[in-house]
Amino acid sequence: MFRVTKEIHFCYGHRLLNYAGKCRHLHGHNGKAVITLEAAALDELGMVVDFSAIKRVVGKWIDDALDHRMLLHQNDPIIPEFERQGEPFVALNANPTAETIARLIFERVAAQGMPVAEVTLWETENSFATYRPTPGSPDPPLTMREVAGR
Ligand SMILES: Nc1nc2c(c(=O)[nH]1)N=C([C@H](O)[C@H](O)COP(=O)(O)OP(=O)(O)OP(=O)(O)O)CN2
Repeated sequence: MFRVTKEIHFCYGHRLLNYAGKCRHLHGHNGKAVITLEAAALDELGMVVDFSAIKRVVGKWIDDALDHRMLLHQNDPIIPEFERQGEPFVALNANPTAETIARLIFERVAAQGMPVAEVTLWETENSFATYRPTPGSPDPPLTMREVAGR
């Protein structure tokens, strides 16, 4: 088995709903997504997937959809104010934790047809979460609504 890993840096804001600590307040992170792809055999170039292709496909999506965005729970009461002010945001049907963001990126990479094994999201220099699906035990659907703002 071969594995390749690409790191993609991006900034995001969020807050956690129903959370007792400081992360219940709006705040931001310089995050890092660590995307690992795997394959039993290499392609004709001797690669799992070209690092450049990962950057082009996944990096572009992260740049367009997540970078400099507020990632919010869809029930976050701040959403009407963001809409009123024309601020862009992303609404998820789950708390925007590092675990959820890792899964969001994993599912996007998988949807692009890439052989993703796992995604780790570094939220701070000291805290990270990793997602990989449990075989035969699907997670409840994770939905994402992007609001572009004006
Ligand atoms: N399992 C999780 N726990 C926490 C998450 C998370 O996404 N998954 N998120 C938060 C906060 O959003 C935020 O990351 C703050 O975390 P915390 O470690 O408390 O923040 P620090 O600034 O103290 O981080 P250091 O890097 O250790 O300085 C909370 N928990």
